[in-house]
Amino acid sequence: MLQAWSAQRVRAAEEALMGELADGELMARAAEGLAEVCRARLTASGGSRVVVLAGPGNNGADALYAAAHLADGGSDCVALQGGWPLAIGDPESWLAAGVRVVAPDGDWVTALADADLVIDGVLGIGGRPGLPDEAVAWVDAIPDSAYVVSVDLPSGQDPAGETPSDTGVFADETVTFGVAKPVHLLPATEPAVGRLTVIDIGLTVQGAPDVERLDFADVARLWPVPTDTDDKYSRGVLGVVAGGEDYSGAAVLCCTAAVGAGLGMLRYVGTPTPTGLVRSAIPEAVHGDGRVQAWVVGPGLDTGSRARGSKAQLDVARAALDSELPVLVDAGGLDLVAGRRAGPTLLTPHAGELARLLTRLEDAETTRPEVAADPLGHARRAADLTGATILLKGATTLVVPPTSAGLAVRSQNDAPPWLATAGAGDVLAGVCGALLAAGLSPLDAGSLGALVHGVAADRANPGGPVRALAVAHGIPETVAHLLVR
Ligand SMILES: NC(=O)C1=CN([C@@H]2O[C@H](COP(=O)(O)OP(=O)(O)OC[C@H]3O[C@@H](n4cnc5c(N)ncnc54)[C@H](OP(=O)(O)O)[C@@H]3O)[C@@H](O)[C@H]2O)[C@@H](O)CC1
Ligand SMILES: Nc1ncnc2c1ncn2[C@@H]1O[C@H](COP(=O)(O)OP(=O)(O)O)[C@@H](O)[C@H]1O
Ligand SMILES: [K+]
Repeated sequence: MLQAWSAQRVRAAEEALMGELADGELMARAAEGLAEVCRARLTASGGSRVVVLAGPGNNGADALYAAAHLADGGSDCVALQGGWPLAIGDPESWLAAGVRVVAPDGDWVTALADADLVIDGVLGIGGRPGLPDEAVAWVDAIPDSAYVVSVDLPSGQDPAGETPSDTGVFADETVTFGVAKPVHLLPATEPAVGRLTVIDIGLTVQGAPDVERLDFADVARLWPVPTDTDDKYSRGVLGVVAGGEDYSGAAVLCCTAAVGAGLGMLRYVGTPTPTGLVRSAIPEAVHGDGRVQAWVVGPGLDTGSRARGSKAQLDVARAALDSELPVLVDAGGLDLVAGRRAGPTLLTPHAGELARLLTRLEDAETTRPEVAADPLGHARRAADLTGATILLKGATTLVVPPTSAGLAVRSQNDAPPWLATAGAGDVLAGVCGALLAAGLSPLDAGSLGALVHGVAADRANPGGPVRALAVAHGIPETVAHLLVR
């Protein structure tokens, strides 16, 4: 599991560690690790010209010390200086190693145009939103051919990872120190991070992390694997209330994924058309209301429908929400969420559905762009309003428990962009629902489900287009693959 701590908590840990070490030792470790990564990338590309974007703080000093190592090793290193002194650390040592400093009025344009590798040391965890003017011009002038390594985080991006910025650096790789920070894992800023490399500098942070990301080893740790003593009921029965006369296919996608994830048994509750489809696609499904360990309510559900069978289906959906059982609520089912319910609850909106849910619950408009501008803040607001865990779907999927639970937010980024296709959400609901039925918490079910769903999308057709049904069919093989790794 990859874990991230806030900048504030990293600083506290850093100060404690610095108290035990010689002056400058921590920065020296960071710079050595950074230089090692840059050296490897230069060797791989055959390049040798390095340009440092040197900011006013310790982030700039890290980059300059790393450049001194690279210059020692024979690279051609140039540091661009803005309208601030390069006073942190020991400037004489960089100059002695052969790092050439280009002043703000010097020819930094040519230096950048020739760069094979750019080290972005403008701002780190001490950065306020936005870049200094000089740095805006530098970033605009970075050639596409240069490999951009950001020090600690892409400068100009929000260290807390809450709000996106178009003007910050978008790195090919980010080299961070000790532990990851929220900026590296959260959806608003992760697209700017590129490949993430964490350098060990001997730093550990006490207490629960702020953000976590499950990896493949966590699948083996958390996935409900049946044993000899299990039977279909002990493994978990999932009830699915999904599909209507308009979106009938959602029921097939959700149920296919749910049985593929390894359920003891599936119960399906639908209107006539999707019921017929489920009968032929999933002969193992049992039809109608009955005893279950968890419910999925909502994929393809039309709560306003007057079609035959709709009222009876809606009655089961409402009874599920009124029960104390674990419930996953998706798509149309979100319109039935009225506030807190008694049992464990996982809501799985995309950004538009989250905006609609908040608008209804708060009786004040929230728009989809507002959710996109602060995904974590809005997911957290919905979690605190409903007491539910919110799984906010997207390229990076967030799973956010209510603040009162005191748990880390999970953030998964396992899917190829090809997964942005109709019906993919119905498949996710089926996988997560199966995990709820097996007894996992909404946080584990949501994050583990998102991981497996994303990997299944990739494995269904690596590097190419996928359709939702192929992802659903690929779930059993993906689970087996992840369990035997
Ligand atoms: N944590 C660790 O374990 C380790 C941390 N290390 C390194 O330390 C880095 C943090 O260093 P840091 O505290 O000096 O902050 P950093 O981001 O360099 O910038 C602060 C300076 O920038 C300025 N400034 C800020 N925003 C601005 C803006 N928008 N536009 C213009 N100016 C702006 C700000 O000005 P002021 O606020 O004073 O006005 C101040 O002068 C960290 O990211 C990592 O690289 C490693 O060396 C060792 C291990
Ligand atoms: N750019 C993207 N990259 C990777 N996965 C994505 C991207 N956009 C969306 N997804 C994933 O695709 C699925 C889409 O779900 P959803 O929007 O509910 O679709 P539908 O309602 O049609 O089933 C979610 O799991 C989401 O996380
Ligand atoms: K940086």
